[in-house]
Amino acid sequence: MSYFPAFLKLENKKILIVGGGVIAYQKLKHLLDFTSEISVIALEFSEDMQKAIDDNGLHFEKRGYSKGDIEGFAIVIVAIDDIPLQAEIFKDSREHGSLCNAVDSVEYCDFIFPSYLKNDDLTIAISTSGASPAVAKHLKRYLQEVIPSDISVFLQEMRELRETLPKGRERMNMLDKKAEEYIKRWRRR
Ligand SMILES: C[C@@]1(CC(=O)O)c2cc3[nH]c(cc4nc(cc5[nH]c(cc(n2)[C@H]1CCC(=O)O)[C@@](C)(CC(=O)O)[C@@H]5CCC(=O)O)C(CC(=O)O)=C4CCC(=O)O)c(CCC(=O)O)c3CC(=O)O
Ligand SMILES: NC(=O)C1=CN([C@@H]2O[C@H](COP(=O)(O)OP(=O)(O)OC[C@H]3O[C@@H](n4cnc5c(N)ncnc54)[C@H](O)[C@@H]3O)[C@@H](O)[C@H]2O)C=CC1
Repeated sequence: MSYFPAFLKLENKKILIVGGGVIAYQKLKHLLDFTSEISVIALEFSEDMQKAIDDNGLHFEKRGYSKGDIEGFAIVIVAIDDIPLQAEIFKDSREHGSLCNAVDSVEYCDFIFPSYLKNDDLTIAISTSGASPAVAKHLKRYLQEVIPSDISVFLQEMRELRETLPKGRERMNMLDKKAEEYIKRWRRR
């Protein structure tokens, strides 16, 4: 099964993370690059997790998950080591129309976390459709090395051109040519 790649706007979308261990922290760190509308429920929180919660002023509750906790959350991340409870939370997410990501079970995922790199306006996300998260991570590291660090400056220049020049064929051709030349210069470096 492959997944449709899309970039979600998280504004006004509340996210619930269930779990406070190693993997919950990994997912939280990634989410914090994009939003802080995040609440966390877990029986126990690791030190890293508690620090990230405090540093970002996130709402948290130290207790077990109970049915209905999902209400009002657009997205739920299930990062617990309890497979039957993962299935239950997935079922709750069907009732509440929330998108579910269960870190242990692809069958309970409406979406999966990609490996990604972010450099201002540039975001590159990589998925292996669950085949090998390790390959996704190492491919990202390789891309981090080969993508020029000045790409965000070039993107800013392109954004300004798009905002100042009138729409139309002439602008389209000019922007396309500039983009093509930038990539060619990079490949010659
Ligand atoms: C399906 C998915 C669901 C989801 O989590 O959304 C999922 C599931 C599982 N991961 C497992 C293992 C590992 N995951 C990582 C790392 C990452 N995992 C991420 C995503 C995803 N992991 C989604 C698919 C993404 C895709 O491939 O398209 C990344 C990319 C993004 C992120 O986590 O934010 C992040 C790299 C971040 C970065 O640095 O860029 C490593 C390596 C490491 O930790 O260094 C290992 C060990 C090596 C290995 O197994 O490959 C296990 C087995 C657990 C076990 O064996 O007990 C399961 C469950 C299963 O497969 O059943
Ligand atoms: N998707 C991924 O990238 C990966 C997923 N995993 C899987 O992720 C799962 C979690 O792993 P870790 O974070 O390392 O485990 P962990 O033991 O560090 O954390 C588990 C967390 O779940 C919480 N929890 C357990 N039952 C709960 C309940 N009823 N209500 C609320 N919270 C509850 C615990 O308090 C703890 O905070 C494991 O099953 C593991 O196989 C592991 C590696 C990578």
